[in-house]
Amino acid sequence: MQKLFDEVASLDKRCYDEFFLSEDILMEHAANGIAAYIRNNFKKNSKIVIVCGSGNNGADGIALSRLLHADYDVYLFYAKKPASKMALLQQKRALAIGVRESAELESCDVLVDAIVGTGFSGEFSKEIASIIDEMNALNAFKIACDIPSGYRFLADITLTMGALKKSMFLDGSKDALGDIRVVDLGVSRDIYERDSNCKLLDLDDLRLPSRAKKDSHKGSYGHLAIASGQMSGAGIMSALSALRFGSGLVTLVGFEKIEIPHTLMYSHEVPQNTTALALGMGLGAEFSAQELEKFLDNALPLVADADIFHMQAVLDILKREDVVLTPHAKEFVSLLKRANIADIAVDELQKERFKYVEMFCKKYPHVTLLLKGANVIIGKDSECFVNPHGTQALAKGGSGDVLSGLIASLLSQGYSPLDAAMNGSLAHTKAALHYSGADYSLTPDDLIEGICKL
Ligand SMILES: NC(=O)C1=CN([C@@H]2O[C@H](COP(=O)(O)OP(=O)(O)OC[C@H]3O[C@@H](n4cnc5c(N)ncnc54)[C@H](O)[C@@H]3O)[C@@H](O)[C@H]2O)[C@@H](O)CC1
Ligand SMILES: Nc1ncnc2c1ncn2[C@@H]1O[C@H](COP(=O)(O)OP(=O)(O)O)[C@@H](O)[C@H]1O
Ligand SMILES: [K+]
Repeated sequence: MQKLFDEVASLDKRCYDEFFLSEDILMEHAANGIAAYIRNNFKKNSKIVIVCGSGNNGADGIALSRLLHADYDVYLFYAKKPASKMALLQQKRALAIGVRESAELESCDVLVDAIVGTGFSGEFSKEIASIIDEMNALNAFKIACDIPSGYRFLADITLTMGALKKSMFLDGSKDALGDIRVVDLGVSRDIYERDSNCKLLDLDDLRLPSRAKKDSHKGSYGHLAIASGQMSGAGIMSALSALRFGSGLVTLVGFEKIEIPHTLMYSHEVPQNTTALALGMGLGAEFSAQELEKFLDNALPLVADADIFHMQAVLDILKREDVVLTPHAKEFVSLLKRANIADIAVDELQKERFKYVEMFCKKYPHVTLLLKGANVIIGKDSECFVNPHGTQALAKGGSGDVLSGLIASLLSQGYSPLDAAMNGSLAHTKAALHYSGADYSLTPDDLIEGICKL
């Protein structure tokens, strides 16, 4: 698992204070990292345009021009004139060896975005915004230096300095980054980084349910009870996912007469030997307050999803010990309001997803929260994990029902809530990645099928 950081300025500072490196040395390594990538991937004399801003991100770009100048056809274009001490020094060095500055954005083979990095604040002026849009329209290979400027530049690859930043894993950043590589800044990444309570999940972290024990029976693998709601298809999809992911028995609990697949069971109450519960998917108005109370009158581990976040009953659920909540952005906003944490719009949440997950987990440290989205954030107490492996193929009704079924299945098989959330989410995204059809065509049934071959 790679570490994620809120900011890296303190990591840079540690390099100066504790490792006796200078800003110049760090910057030379930053520029060298990009130069090495270009040398490895583009033949000599290719045309490289580096678009620079006024700060040290721009300075990285200007240093890069110096490193490539002899072997490539390099031009600097300033979106904003050099202003920081390092940018001015790098400009002096570059001009001294004859690097060319261009007054307009020219077509090229490789386009490097060094307008702004971590120092971006506020909004772009119209002029800079239109420069970035023009850059995006160029038919060149696009490299972002450190981070794509304002996440408006759309990179083919982001060569990020020192360590991964949390802002790179906001949903709104996902289209801008392209591939991601970390460039070392004069010390190896292990030394540069400190501990972090936020980590990026690898697909290889997935720990599948074990069926190693021969002397076992269906009761050995848990019994999941799922509240079957008004939109009964949602509960059925969760239930089929759970069965596929290893639960020994899966029962839908409800009050309507509905058609269910023959592999599932149906009951009006939570069966005796139940080991985990799932509630909320397609719930609608199916359960009365008393019926809900009865369903929850136990200490079983629970996955809570969907409609429950709009109901007062969610506050009782927050009191339980072993619980995983799986809201999407809109549901999380409703939960934050009900829990008296914040009254915000979805847009505000999307800009500060990490902050609000942290606020929630601080107030409810015993609860595991999985915030769905293009990048899934899983929070528990002071820890957080990001699953960036989902794709837009998952953007379809029912994908979330499959996810809650997978997590509930692992809970029923004895995983801790945090392990169930992490592994359920990884299995969900891995199943989507393995799907061989077109991305628009993935259905919940395909996802469930995909669980067979993880
Ligand atoms: N500090 C260090 O030791 C290192 C810094 N490095 C580079 O330095 C960058 C950070 O440098 P800075 O802290 O100077 O910040 P940036 O260069 O990312 O951004 C600040 C500059 O951008 C301008 N700016 C901010 N918001 C703007 C907006 N809305 N529109 C237009 N211009 C805007 C500011 O006027 C300022 O000049 C990193 O992203 C990285 O690329 C690397 O060289 C590695 C080492
Ligand atoms: N663009 C996307 N990229 C990655 N994952 C996505 C994307 N869109 C949706 N997902 C995932 O698909 C699931 C959708 O869940 P949800 O919105 O609750 O759907 P539903 O309620 O219809 O089942 C979540 O796990 C979410 O993270
Ligand atoms: K940049």
